[in-house]
Amino acid sequence: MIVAYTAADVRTAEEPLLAAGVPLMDRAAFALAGVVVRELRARRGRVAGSRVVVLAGAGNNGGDALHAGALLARRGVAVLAVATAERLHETGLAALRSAGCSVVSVADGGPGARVWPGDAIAEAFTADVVLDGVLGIGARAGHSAVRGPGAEVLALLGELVADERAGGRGDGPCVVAVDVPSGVGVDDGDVPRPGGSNGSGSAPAGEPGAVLAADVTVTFGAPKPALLVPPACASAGRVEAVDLGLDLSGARPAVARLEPRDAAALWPVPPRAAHKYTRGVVGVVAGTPAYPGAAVLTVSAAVHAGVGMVRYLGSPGVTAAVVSHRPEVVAGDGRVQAWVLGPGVDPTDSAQAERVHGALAGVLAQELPAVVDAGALTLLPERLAPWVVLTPHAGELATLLSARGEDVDRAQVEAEPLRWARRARELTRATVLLKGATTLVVGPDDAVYAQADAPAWLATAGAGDVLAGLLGALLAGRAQDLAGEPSLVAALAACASLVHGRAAHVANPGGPVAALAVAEALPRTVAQLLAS
Ligand SMILES: NC(=O)C1=CN([C@@H]2O[C@H](COP(=O)(O)OP(=O)(O)OC[C@H]3O[C@@H](n4cnc5c(N)ncnc54)[C@H](O)[C@@H]3O)[C@@H](O)[C@H]2O)[C@H](O)CC1
Ligand SMILES: [K+]
Repeated sequence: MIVAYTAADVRTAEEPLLAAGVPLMDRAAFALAGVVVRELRARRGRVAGSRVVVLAGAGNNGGDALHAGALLARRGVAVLAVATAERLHETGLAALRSAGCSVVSVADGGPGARVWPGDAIAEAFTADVVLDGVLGIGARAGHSAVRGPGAEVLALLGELVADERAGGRGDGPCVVAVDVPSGVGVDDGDVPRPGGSNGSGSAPAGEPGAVLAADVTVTFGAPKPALLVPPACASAGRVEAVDLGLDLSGARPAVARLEPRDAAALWPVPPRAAHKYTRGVVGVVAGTPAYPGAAVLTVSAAVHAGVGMVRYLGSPGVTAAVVSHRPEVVAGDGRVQAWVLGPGVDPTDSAQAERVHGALAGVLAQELPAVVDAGALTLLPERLAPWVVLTPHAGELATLLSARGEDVDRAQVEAEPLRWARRARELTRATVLLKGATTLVVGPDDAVYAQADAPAWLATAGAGDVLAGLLGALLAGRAQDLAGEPSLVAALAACASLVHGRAAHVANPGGPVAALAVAEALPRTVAQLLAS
């Protein structure tokens, strides 16, 4: 499991070490320089003779970058530091100068010659590596956007680099972010709005912000939430965490990301004496005559995920389609350990809406875990419970929140997904799984998971139905453990997201996938996870 800690927790953990004189910055800079050396070797086949531009802000983040620059210079790298502030970290600047490096400044009164931002950008764009040390965890929460001359350099260089990457020419620099890409909301993963004066706004998803997207982020002490949470995580590139020896045992992780071995540990593996009822029964209310396919996909995923039994509730026509595709399914009502409600359900179909309401009453009265998706998201009471997992995409979350008095649209959810997923949890008391390229899960006690396991090919019709069926199977399989452990629901939701993403890879590595193929890849995917 990868765990991220807030800026405040990392600072608190640094304090005793700094007070004891532990040279944390030297450790950070040494590790940072090591990553740059590896990148230079891999990309350019050499270290000495390469060119590195260090973008350095006023604080210790700039200090890390300057010290790393000095170490690189001693290995024959031509290092140019570009100051984005009037004053730079004192010992970092001294180290850089004594290693013979040049310093220029885009800030008035800064060290070295004053240069125009355009000249500094040209130097950076033609370098082999750019170190982004403008701003680290020192920005004020909610005001993370870089201010001053550094903002212009990062924004314009960011656009050039993005164009070059999109064109695939491969002649741009490798961008290494120091601790975090400068300007991201360190704790919330927000990305500042381009041109925003104080960083109070966020950039719409997909638009460039004043953030220089990194190829690699070298983060110190522990990963920060922005490196896992969208939209900022899209600017982090590969994340390399450097152990500084911080004791974070007293701090609560702010965000977690499950890895395959965590998913394997969470997966319900039947004991020898298992029978179908001990393995869990999933009840599915999905599909209407207009959307029968959603029902087939949902039950297929539940069956392939390895549940004891699937019960299906729907119209006779859809039931016939379901049973003809999945003969394992039992039609009609009966005792279940978990529900999946909503895929392909048209809320105006009164018979299906009534089944959803009936199931929900049992869910709340008997503490039965449930997945609520798609059409059923508009059929909910005001208050739910943590054992109910809502699985909206951004548009559905905006609708759900708007129905509860929040003034928010889809673009705002995409710009600040963690904030709005948290708000939905507060308002409904349910566990919220917000689907996206990085899926967020917010559960009891504000436990947050961020999973980025799926190929972009998985953005296809029916993929959500498969996730719902898969998660339903997982909840049914672990239903007995959920009673005493409400936080397990969020972990299982994150686990389902991981397995769903991996199943898409397994279904067709590197190429397009159909939702049903993802469901059919679940048995192999789970077997691989359990074997590894
Ligand atoms: N303490 C250590 O030995 C270690 C620190 N590490 C690195 O330090 C940074 C955090 O450093 P800090 O000095 O606290 O903050 P920053 O460098 O991120 O920036 C503060 C600096 O920037 C100015 N500033 C604040 N907000 C803005 C803004 N919105 N725009 C522009 N400039 C801004 C402010 O005036 C300050 O001067 C951490 O990220 C690590 O990289 C290492 O972990 C090693 C140990
Ligand atoms: K940085």
